[in-house]
Amino acid sequence: MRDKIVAGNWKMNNNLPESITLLEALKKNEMHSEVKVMVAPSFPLLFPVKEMLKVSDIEVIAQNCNAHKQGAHTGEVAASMLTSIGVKTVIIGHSERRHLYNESDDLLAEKVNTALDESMQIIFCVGEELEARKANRQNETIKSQLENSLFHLNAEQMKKVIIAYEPVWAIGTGETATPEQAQEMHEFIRQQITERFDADLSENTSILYGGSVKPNNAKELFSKPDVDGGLIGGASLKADDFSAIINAF
Ligand SMILES: O=C[C@H](O)COP(=O)(O)O
Repeated sequence: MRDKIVAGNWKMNNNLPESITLLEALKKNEMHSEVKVMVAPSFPLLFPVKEMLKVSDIEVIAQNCNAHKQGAHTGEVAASMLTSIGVKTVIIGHSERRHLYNESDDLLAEKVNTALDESMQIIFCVGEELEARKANRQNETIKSQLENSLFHLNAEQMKKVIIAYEPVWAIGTGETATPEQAQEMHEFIRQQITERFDADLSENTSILYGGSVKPNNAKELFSKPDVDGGLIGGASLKADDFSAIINAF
């Protein structure tokens, strides 16, 4: 049985006082006990947020890591630094990293390797831009993202990977993929994993949907058989909205 996961990606939001306020509010809310909940603050907040969530079941995860193990990379953060403070999961390949910071499939494959060398779990993001969707090229886009950055892994390594399908046209735009579109893409992704690895691994891989998930659309999205949860941006910044999404399962 694969995990149900709701992960809040705070992106470059929430300073320390804002994080404290959000977490205080979040801790007061009831949350679905069968859902794994994660939050991804920015790097300087990882440690304090972990401290604040010490007695809760919420996992604190990182938004990114560098492809190199260590060295002269001013301003960058190594996977081993994350694990040294107890962060065990990292998001790799978010569309904002791909598009705003020109992260290529090859670089993302290197980051995946480095994170796995540190025994980290990875939330690997894939997603097509609007242009590709309009030209009905969403499947080939996702297939090449998977092939170029993930399918060099062996099955043991792939077990550490969670996929997040995030159509770029739905991120922060208020425009969500319909539950049917999400299901279709998640099914396609699962099928690719089956073909490359096997049905067992594919059935056990959680595939999250991301892109304008809100309390009013989460239930329908999560009701689809291949949608195992969400990677939530904007709505994860409000405790009640984030809790409502977690409880939409
Ligand atoms: O990582 C989260 C996604 O980019 C979705 O962001 P959003 O919920 O603000 O659309």
